[in-house]
Amino acid sequence: MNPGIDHTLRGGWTLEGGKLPAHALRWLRTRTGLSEHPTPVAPDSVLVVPEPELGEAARADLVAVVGEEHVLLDRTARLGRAGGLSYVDLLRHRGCGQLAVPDAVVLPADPDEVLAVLKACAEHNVGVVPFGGGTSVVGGVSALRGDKPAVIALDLVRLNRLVSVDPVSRLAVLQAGVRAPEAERLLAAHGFTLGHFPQSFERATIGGFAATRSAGQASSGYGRFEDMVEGLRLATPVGELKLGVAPATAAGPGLKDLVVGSEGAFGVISEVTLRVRRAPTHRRYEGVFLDGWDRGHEAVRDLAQQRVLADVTRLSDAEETEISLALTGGLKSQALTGYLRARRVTDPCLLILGWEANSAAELAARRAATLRVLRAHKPVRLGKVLGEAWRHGRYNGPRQRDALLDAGVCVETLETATHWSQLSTLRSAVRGALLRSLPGAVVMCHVSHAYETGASLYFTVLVPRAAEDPIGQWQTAKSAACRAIAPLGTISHHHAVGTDHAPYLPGEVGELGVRVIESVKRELDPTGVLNPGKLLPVPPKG
Ligand SMILES: Cc1cc2nc3c(=O)[nH]c(=O)nc-3n(C[C@H](O)[C@H](O)[C@H](O)COP(=O)(O)OP(=O)(O)OC[C@H]3O[C@@H](n4cnc5c(N)ncnc54)[C@H](O)[C@@H]3O)c2cc1C
Repeated sequence: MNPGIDHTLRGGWTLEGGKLPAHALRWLRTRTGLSEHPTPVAPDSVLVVPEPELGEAARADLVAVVGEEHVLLDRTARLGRAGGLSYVDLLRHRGCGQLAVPDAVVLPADPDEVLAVLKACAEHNVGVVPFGGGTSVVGGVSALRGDKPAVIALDLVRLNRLVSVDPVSRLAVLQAGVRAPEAERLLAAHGFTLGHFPQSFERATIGGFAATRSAGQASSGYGRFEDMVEGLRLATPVGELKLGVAPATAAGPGLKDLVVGSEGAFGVISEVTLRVRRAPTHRRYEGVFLDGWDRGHEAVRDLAQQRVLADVTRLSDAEETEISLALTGGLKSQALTGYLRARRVTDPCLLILGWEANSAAELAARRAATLRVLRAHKPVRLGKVLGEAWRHGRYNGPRQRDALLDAGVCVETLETATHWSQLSTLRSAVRGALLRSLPGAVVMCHVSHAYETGASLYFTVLVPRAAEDPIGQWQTAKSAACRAIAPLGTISHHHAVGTDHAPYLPGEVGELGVRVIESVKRELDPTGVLNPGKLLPVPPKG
């Protein structure tokens, strides 16, 4: 089994929970009017878990494939795979609203068992939710039944092997259930890294990354996860699809791209062949301040278009800069603000730049190229302190979120991307929609994935949680934000579609685009057992 945080832990990121310093809580109370309203994780015993409805014949066939001990019907196992880790999922595990709990958890050992489980489920008309790290924030692992009498969570935790490494071609084959830290550990033994470091790094899996087109914090240097996928194996109820024989191909349309991002609706990814890089020997992370959002995003555009982006390039708007300094800094942040004012930076936007290289010379050359282009945008460079602080705290977000939830805060994120010419319009539209829905909220934004033609926008919202209907409070705001995004950008740059964004997919790819997706699903999953209600809002007609 994978080491690290127990992947069945729901209701929070870690068992220990997070901690907010007293000055951060004071700041939040002043800024948002937050009062004392703690909501600790409810004990699992108060949660409503219906009796499993998996029929005896289906259970017997699943047991025949994976063994008795790998078909789990007990309450704890099922609750541990009931939903993902969005704010709303966490609230549900804290006793608000209703949980969708799978009827059973099935744990196959290898790609052949995955295939056999899918065949058995199709035969018995049982829904299947592929479950990797369970970190979906868009309802991707919600145990919805659709029109099926029962649904299982197909947990890939036992597919935890590095299958092979080809050091000459720089390729590694990893099973789908390998979690990111374990993947890095296995690859490091061969001198390689994947370079995929999303904020969910500690819990998410290789299969989940591929299924959702994930993007890590160092995507400017290492690329998005889809750029790393050379090939894969997809188990479906009608057989196995094996893709990826060459680094590039003109053999028809890209079937690999149909599988990457298919969110468990076309099949279960059992193995992924990945492009790996030599593990870096030299790193440097720095903090730079730019004056105002416009100057900041123009600087990032310039870096992208002149192809000198640092591997990590992350620009916070003034709100996010102010809040991250206030939540971490105390007195030091006041001194910093004074210094920036003296340097005529009135609206400071923090830009984190991180370079990773295999020699001091390579690092120096790449850093110099980035800083040369940046000079035109009048940066105030503050050296390594803020960059290193960011690097050390890069996985703290989810722990902080636990602490904010405990303190009674509605805290959630959402993301999108668009072309440079629309970026500021989109940012204003989403901010406006969120602030109209949640008056008095703190809405912060950053760019963390930049391309020559555009960039992502990632929003974080903090507001006192509504006591009466906390789920409705967020869902109303999220719908308003999605409606603001739809005409200007993509409904998701990296969190995927799941259930939450499914209603917006036709707006993005058109009715014809949806019919293409439906027809692929019908071919690979003729009885519609795979991940009911995800990606496509309603199952396609037979
Ligand atoms: C705190 C937090 C921070 C996050 N930060 C980032 C980030 O920086 N970048 C980013 O891209 N995402 C981020 N996410 C979203 C999430 O981590 C990603 O979507 C991740 O790729 C999901 O991986 P997982 O293994 O947890 O997949 P799961 O959550 O288990 O599944 C996600 C979807 O993929 C399907 N699926 C899972 N495994 C397979 C498989 N083997 N075959 C077929 N389908 C499968 C599931 O059914 C589901 O629809 C974050 C989430 C959280 C909670």
